[in-house]
Amino acid sequence: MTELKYIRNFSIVAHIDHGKSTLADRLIQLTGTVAERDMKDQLLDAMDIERERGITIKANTVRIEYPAKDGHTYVLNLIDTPGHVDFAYEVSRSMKAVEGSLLVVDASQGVEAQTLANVYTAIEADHEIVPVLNKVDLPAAEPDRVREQIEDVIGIEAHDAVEISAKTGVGIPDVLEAIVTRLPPPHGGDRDKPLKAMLVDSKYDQYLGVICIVRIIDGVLKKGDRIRMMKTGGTYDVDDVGIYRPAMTAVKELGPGEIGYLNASIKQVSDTRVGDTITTEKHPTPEALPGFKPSVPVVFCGLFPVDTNDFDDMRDAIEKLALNDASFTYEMETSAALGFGFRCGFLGLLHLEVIRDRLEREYDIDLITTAPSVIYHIYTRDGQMTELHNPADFPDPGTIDRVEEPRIKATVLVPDEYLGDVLKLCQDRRGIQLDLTYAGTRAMVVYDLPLNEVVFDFYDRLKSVTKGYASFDYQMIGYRADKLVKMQILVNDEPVDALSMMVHQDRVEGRGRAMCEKLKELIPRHMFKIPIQAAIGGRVIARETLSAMRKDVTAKCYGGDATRKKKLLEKQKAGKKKMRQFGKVEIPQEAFINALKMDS
Ligand SMILES: Nc1nc2c(ncn2[C@@H]2O[C@H](COP(=O)(O)OP(=O)(O)OP(=O)(O)O)[C@@H](O)[C@H]2O)c(=O)[nH]1
Repeated sequence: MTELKYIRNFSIVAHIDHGKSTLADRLIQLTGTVAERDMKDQLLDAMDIERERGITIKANTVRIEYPAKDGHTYVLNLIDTPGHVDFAYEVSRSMKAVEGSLLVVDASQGVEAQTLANVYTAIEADHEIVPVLNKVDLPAAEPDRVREQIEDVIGIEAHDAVEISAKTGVGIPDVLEAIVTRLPPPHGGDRDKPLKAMLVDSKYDQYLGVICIVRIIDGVLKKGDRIRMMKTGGTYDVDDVGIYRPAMTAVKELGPGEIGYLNASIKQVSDTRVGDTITTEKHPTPEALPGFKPSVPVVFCGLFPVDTNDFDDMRDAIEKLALNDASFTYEMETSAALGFGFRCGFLGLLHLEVIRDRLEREYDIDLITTAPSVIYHIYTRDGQMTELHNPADFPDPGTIDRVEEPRIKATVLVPDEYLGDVLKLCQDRRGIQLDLTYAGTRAMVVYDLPLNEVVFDFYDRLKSVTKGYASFDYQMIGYRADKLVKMQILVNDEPVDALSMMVHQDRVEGRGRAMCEKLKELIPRHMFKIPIQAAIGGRVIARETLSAMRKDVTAKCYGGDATRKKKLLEKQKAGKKKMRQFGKVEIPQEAFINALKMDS
């Protein structure tokens, strides 16, 4: 039990890649929280995929002990937050559990779109903020310019920003000292009051069941307590309480201001509502904390096993993943072309990719991903509204009054030499410009864009037209009606539902032609001619023909070498596994996603 004045709870906010995880590693290392030999890079990024992609997905927490210059040892609780836009909800969630933030800005890059988005979330949560300029070891670092930029663009004091290199370790002791001297201790907190704790996050552990990360506001949480979740009403006996250092370490109790975990044999993550208030059955607190907004999926797609025999394994895998990730939704779906699969909802495209990768990699299932789609609101002439999650279910156009689509407010920060390309990209995606301002040589553009035009490949395009210099952030702003129709793709005269998509009426021809041309490249030749068509209702708007060819990979083996021939045939068979049969045509898995990537 630590006195409140010796506790500091904080998070690190940054744009992606500005060095948040590396800084967290250094703080842990310098305070000897982990023995030197156990130190791996990016300790907090536990999952393999996080490690490989270098991104942080799940918020994590760690407790550090720091003997400060004033002679006292402080307990520092760090909540690590994800940096990517899809996971913005997690950022705002964990912010509410701490009192301060380190704002990390890469001194060679400066302020980016997510720097702004994340620091505003911190400001909204009433955080004290310490700016940290990272990567000062790089020759391109310009700490003075970035300091000015922080003041101009964000509007916070930055003259005493700490200059560091999380890579070499320079300046890390100054960061620790700044945490202690410039961030406030937990506000209030009374040990003698009934337990009031915030459920900050929860995750599923194969052996322990659900683990809850909690921040104690008042009272004390101990092993053996019978707790109640005030919103869901569930009651549980606490088996264990502890802290992450970063390994799980049991402690006798958690007191006011402290952050740690509890384990109470809770079966599913969905039984724990993040933002819920935890209290005890015996002496409940009279008032709950204001809860957090639940996260809602915004992008949907179908996931089907390439091999229909994998369906049961896939269901198991999806159920397990959902246990661990309450923001991911799924329901069973059947498709004439693809058989049994699932319609899944995600927070964004990155979230979709992460889940798909995990299914393929951790559970070894080859998947077909259908066109990602947003949720459309379909108003029929009789005044009813239905949500359309899957373009394949689009109703008879004769019954429809109007179709509304979700729109976003997108903020892009970009060096002004690329501004023209960014404006063109946003314009091509049916964007409406809302604002354009300059901060030094960087422009900040704000657009109102249809989410549908962003889900496929907007980030990729933005990165490529700006050579990686643009940054991007968005928020949903609501629904608006537009002229939207369903475009179908027919391969060898068979409609392929998985390639159906919603398109703006003014763009159907261009989009249809591009799809047919792409598919012509992506579908291998067969022994017969294959027409590829795009159609709206019964009207064909574009058509390509894939000419016939006999594909015989063994032809070049001059007959003699039998092992080589066998190897080639095996290779061809393996290649086939990733294909699906549509009527008489085999379509490779990549075609489903690649066909949807647009060139502008
Ligand atoms: N030269 C230099 N590189 C650094 C420094 N700090 C971090 N990096 C590198 O910058 C890259 C991004 O660092 P991360 O710590 O993964 O960035 P992050 O902000 O945690 O990224 P997410 O977790 O994906 O949000 C990595 O390749 C680091 O090695 C630094 O001080 N100097």
